[in-house]
Amino acid sequence: MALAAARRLLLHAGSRLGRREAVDGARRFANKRVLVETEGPAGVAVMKLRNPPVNSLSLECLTEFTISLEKLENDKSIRGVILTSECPGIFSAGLDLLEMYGRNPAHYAEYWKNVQELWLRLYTSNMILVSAINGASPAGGCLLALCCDYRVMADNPKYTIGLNESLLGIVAPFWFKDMYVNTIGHREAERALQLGTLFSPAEALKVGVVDEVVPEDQVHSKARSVMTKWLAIPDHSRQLTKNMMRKATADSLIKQREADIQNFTSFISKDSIQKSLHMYLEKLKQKKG
Ligand SMILES: CCCCC/C=C\C/C=C\CC/C=C/CC(=O)SCCNC(=O)CCNC(=O)[C@H](O)C(C)(C)COP(=O)(O)OP(=O)(O)OC[C@H]1O[C@@H](n2cnc3c(N)ncnc32)[C@H](O)[C@@H]1OP(=O)(O)O
Repeated sequence: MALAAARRLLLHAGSRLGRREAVDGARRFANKRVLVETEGPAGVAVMKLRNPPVNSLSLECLTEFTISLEKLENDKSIRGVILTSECPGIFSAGLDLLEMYGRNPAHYAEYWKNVQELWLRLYTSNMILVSAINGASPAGGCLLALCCDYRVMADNPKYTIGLNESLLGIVAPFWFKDMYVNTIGHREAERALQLGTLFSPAEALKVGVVDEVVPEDQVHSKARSVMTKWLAIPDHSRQLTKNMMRKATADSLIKQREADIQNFTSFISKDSIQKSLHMYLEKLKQKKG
């Protein structure tokens, strides 16, 4: 209930801000953790995640992300979105581990429902989505990129991308797996999921996790030029084609959303899984020295 009220408030506040900040045909609206600007080619919005330090997808961040997407989807003048990050060196650290550790089952269920919601919106969006991956992109960060129609990644070997859940002692749910298989094929996905592989940009390009790798200072301009190419395709034929390619994968979650929430909640609540997450969080802390 509280979340629904927050959502209404944010939608309202966002539209007021959107009007107030209109300058020279460029518009922007912002929630705390997501900034949306319309600039560059007509009909294109740039959506920047800004949840420092690592753009982890906390419940608040997921909610703001979903709302921003909903607003863009409802704006008929917007045909494409470039998804990127405002946090230096990080695209997104994925799902927020603190939402999945040391909480109660009701919280896990609420969190997972919002993860599902964002994924369904992104994956089935009618808009053209291009990701400009300007930093590390593990697990849920990779998931965001995989939802896009085209992925451009910065050529910096420090940045890695992949579904690394198994390294955390957790398991990617079937819909993460399905999208990985759709993108890189069964054999590569099977290997990468079991090993929790985090690919360098060059490896990610080779296996097909990303479509293009460019020098870091060209990620945004390349994403824009890719967008221009995609905008040249009539919306109706592109959208019907996208729907034909993605519907079965989305439907398999839609058919069992409740069961998937139950599975997640009981899995993540297990002592052994909580212990694994604790160890992983400790490892992240120790890394700092
Ligand atoms: C058969 C039964 C099956 C049932 C299955 C049912 C359901 C499925 C069950 C579970 C699936 C759940 C799916 C999860 C997907 C995910 O996304 S999990 C998250 C995975 N993310 C990661 O592994 C990334 C971890 N982070 C990093 O590697 C690094 O932080 C970084 C992103 C590369 C950045 O490095 P950098 O050196 O710049 O920063 P720090 O490491 O110092 O981090 C700064 C600060 O941020 C904290 N932090 C980092 N990542 C996260 C995160 N994902 N969530 C929350 N907090 C994070 C880090 O701990 C530091 O905190 P501080 O010490 O307090 O400053």
